[in-house]
Amino acid sequence: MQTTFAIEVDRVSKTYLSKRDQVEALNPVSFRVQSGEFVSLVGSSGCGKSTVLSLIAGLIPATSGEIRLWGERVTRPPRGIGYMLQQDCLLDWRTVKKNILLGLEFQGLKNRKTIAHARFLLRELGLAHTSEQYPSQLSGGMRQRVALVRTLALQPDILLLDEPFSALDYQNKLHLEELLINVLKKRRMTALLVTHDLEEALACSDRILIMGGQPGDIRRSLEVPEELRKAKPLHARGLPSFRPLFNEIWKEIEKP
Ligand SMILES: Nc1ncnc2c1ncn2[C@@H]1O[C@H](COP(=O)(O)OP(=O)(O)OP(=O)(O)O)[C@@H](O)[C@H]1O
Repeated sequence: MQTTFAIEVDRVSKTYLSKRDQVEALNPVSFRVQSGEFVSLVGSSGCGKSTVLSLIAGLIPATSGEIRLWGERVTRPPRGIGYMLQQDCLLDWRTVKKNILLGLEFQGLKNRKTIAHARFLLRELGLAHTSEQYPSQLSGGMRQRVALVRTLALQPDILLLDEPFSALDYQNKLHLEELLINVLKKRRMTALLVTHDLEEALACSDRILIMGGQPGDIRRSLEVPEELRKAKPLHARGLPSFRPLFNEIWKEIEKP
């Protein structure tokens, strides 16, 4: 039987064109992500990690090649995708509750059922008491949790995460990593995470794609061993296989 992958990136290249010049951002890259898999994209600055996410989200067109989600070719922003960035992008004049409902309003999905689900997520992520507060009254970690709830309220099948926790302190980062993994596993969601933090990639994902070069391409795909995948992010960092793998990825990224 043929497997339908959640994400298929098939010989995709990207050249950004402007009036004055052109930037070759991606050599043709190909990779696939299985349904329910959590894959991290790591690599040196400028190798095209965010470009890959924008292409998958249908925000920019590929120069060549094809992207398919559940077998369907991406030609514009598809439904069923959640996109979370480093900036929480919360609107300061709306309460937490109203910020969370914003995505549902935009997509015409706001109804009694989806509102109840958003309220459930607020409780699940420990934010119920903040629902009538404004973003300025929250800590950085809480704001990012609100952004996560807003994304999850759309009940996406695929979550695209571009450095979502990079502005957080270590403790908040670990806490959110754990929340995220629990939510993903519970809902069997597929996730693609761009991160500069190799520890985060190793502690959270099932597989790591190492990118490099400019224009960038994929140098290696590395399965995260089961002992790390089963552990909580904090504990994974202390396991015997963690450091050697960290060093191996680091060396690969450092290669010219
Ligand atoms: N809108 C754009 N117009 C022109 N060039 C762009 C645009 N966006 C990205 N680039 C260029 O494409 C290349 C890849 O950028 P991209 O942001 O995808 O890399 P990245 O690996 O995510 O980088 P970082 O880790 O620093 O965030 C870079 O050379 C960048 O300058």
